[in-house]
Amino acid sequence: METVTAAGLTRRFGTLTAVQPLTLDLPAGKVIGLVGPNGSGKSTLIRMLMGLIRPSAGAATVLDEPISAPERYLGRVGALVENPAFVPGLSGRANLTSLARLRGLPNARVDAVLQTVGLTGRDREPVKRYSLGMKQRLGIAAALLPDPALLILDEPTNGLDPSGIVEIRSLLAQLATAGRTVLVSSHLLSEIEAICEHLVVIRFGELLYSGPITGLLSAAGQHVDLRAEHDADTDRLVQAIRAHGWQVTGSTAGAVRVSAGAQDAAPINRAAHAAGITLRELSVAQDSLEDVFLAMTGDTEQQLMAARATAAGRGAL
Ligand SMILES: Nc1ncnc2c1ncn2[C@@H]1O[C@H](COP(=O)(O)OP(=O)(O)OP(=O)(O)O)[C@@H](O)[C@H]1O
Repeated sequence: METVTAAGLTRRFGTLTAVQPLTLDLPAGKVIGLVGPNGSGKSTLIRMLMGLIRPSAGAATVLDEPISAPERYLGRVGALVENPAFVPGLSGRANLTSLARLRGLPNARVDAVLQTVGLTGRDREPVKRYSLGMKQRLGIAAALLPDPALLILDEPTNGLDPSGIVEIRSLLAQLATAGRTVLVSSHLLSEIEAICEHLVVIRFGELLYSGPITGLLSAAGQHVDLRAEHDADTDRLVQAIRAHGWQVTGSTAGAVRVSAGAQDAAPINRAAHAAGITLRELSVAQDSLEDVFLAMTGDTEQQLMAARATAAGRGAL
């Protein structure tokens, strides 16, 4: 069963195409990561799925209903899309209770969601005394009130400190139980890759990948990281490596990353030596998913952003 389907779903803002024609199916009952750098169209996609904005073209369904009729499915969707507005002077519990009452939900849901997000015990304190992480958990609690089949969280870790990120991450991993689908967006893959079974990757409105995370991992190879004794030798090291037919996938002052495996380590060392460069570091590592994406785009994120800014300046998007 699919939770979300999209066919040619597109959204333009003036000359900018924030979401390019997008076709995908998102499976039910999984944690799905929606990943892309800032400005990639994640929020725009989520807002279309929530019926907050209309697509410029194409169609989509959420929980088997068309997004042109959001009233048919929004009762079964919980969302944390913008910073939730809580009354700061009221306790977390009082805020949730009034939200539950507004939506005609039984009070028992308040206890259930407080328990789920781990706020029981702090629930009678005013929200203004909550940390950012606690406020975010309260926002997730509010989204969980209707016991939704689909929970949508737009950048739930944004602005949190590392311990807050860990808290939210472990909470998210528990939320896809009981058949619920969780769609969580982030501009940082590393933040959510551990908890997602399915990944949707968009970059500047374009879908790069939608499928099981395992599919991407199996495409991941190895790389060799090198560091020259002297930073000034970096360019020469890159040339020497390329001259032997290896692909250099990244280089900064002093450090060079080569797409190669363990069997290449000694030959790479010899190639550097032959070019008169002593290495002070040489290590073989498994590609991360981030490496796989960079290989997919063939560009760094900064290069892509610069290209987009230039194109936007020309009004070409
Ligand atoms: N209402 C709007 N009017 C004009 N342009 C918009 C509007 N909303 C979004 N955009 C533009 O659409 C593009 C995609 O924005 P969107 O917020 O969907 O990206 P995002 O991936 O969610 O990024 P972020 O994490 O920064 O929110 C951006 O270039 C943004 O400036």
